[in-house]
Amino acid sequence: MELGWLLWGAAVLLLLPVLMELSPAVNFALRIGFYYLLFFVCSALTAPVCLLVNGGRTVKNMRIIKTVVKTFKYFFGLRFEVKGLENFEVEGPAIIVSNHQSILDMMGLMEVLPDNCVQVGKKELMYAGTVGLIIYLGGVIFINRKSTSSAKMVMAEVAKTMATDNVKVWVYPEGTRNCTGDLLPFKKGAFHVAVQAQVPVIPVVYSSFTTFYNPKKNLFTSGKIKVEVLPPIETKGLTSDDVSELTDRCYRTMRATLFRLSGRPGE
Ligand SMILES: CCCCCCCC/C=C\CCCCCCCC(=O)SCCNC(=O)CCNC(=O)[C@H](O)C(C)(C)COP(=O)(O)OP(=O)(O)OC[C@H]1O[C@@H](n2cnc3c(N)ncnc32)[C@H](O)[C@@H]1OP(=O)(O)O
Ligand SMILES: CCCCCCCC/C=C\CCCCCCCC(=O)OC[C@@H](O)COP(=O)(O)O
Repeated sequence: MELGWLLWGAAVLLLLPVLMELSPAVNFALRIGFYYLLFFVCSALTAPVCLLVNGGRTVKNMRIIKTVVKTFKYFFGLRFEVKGLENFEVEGPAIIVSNHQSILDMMGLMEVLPDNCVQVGKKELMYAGTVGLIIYLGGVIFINRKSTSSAKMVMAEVAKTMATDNVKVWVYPEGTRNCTGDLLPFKKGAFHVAVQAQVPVIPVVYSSFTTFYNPKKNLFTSGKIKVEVLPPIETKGLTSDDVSELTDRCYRTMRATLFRLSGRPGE
């Protein structure tokens, strides 16, 4: 019996490199599958720690989550080159906005996440198994993208409480993942919240993943991701009439930075 298992194990070990060589699809599936498995298992192991240490749903759990997720990059040969972290050092709350390319963004998010910062996420994530539990414990704000009115209500609540809770709120204004190397048009919710709460908007840009990650081409290799935290954009004195201009200004700045970081000629 043991001999059988031994032979089977040796065969898999010998075959794996061949399989991975032969088929990018296998390589991609193995790496992404391992990423999901890491999320799933680490969430299950970290949730009890969060409950023990912090007792329940609190942004303080993000410190624990961040410590764990920051180790994931080593499994995938990913490196981050970060600039501008000092721009997070604003007095009090702020709205942070960044581009969103893939579920790999969670590593980039945790690489630079400032203290006391929660994220806005689609409510479907609450049901993502153990990951749903851990992000709930971390204080993630869930919105229903399909119902603008309910999403607006949640965001209005955020604008009210972020000052008293002294939390920063991280929003992906594209509203969905987009791995094209460009930016989708920005949703305005993050900017309405910033103006309602009269807090600065801090743009964060991640260079394009297209050189090492493209699900359509089964590409997922190691790579370097440049991250730049841009200077805060003040909203003091702005009103909801200024939101469109604020959104456009932020979009243009982030798009120019994305092209610069990704070595793509600006348009
Ligand atoms: C331990 C190890 C384990 C590992 C596991 C741990 C993992 C890591 C841990 C933890 C991190 C987890 C993090 C998860 C992250 C997930 C990310 C996502 O899920 S991205 C999808 C959700 N995000 C969004 O959708 C963006 C925010 N969206 C918005 O802000 C939208 O604006 C929204 C939903 C509020 C409305 O969207 P609309 O599609 O209706 O489009 P619009 O153009 O923005 O709004 C329509 C009209 O409503 C007004 N409006 C929008 N928001 C408003 C507001 N708040 N107040 C007043 N008016 C508003 C606008 O001005 C516009 O009106 P006019 O065109 O100007 O006339
Ligand atoms: C043996 C493996 C078992 C797996 C069982 C399932 C347990 C769930 C495991 C991993 C879930 C990973 C989700 C982590 C959070 C990812 C955040 C994210 O990037 O979500 C996408 C969202 O921004 C936008 O969604 P769309 O682009 O609009 O769509």
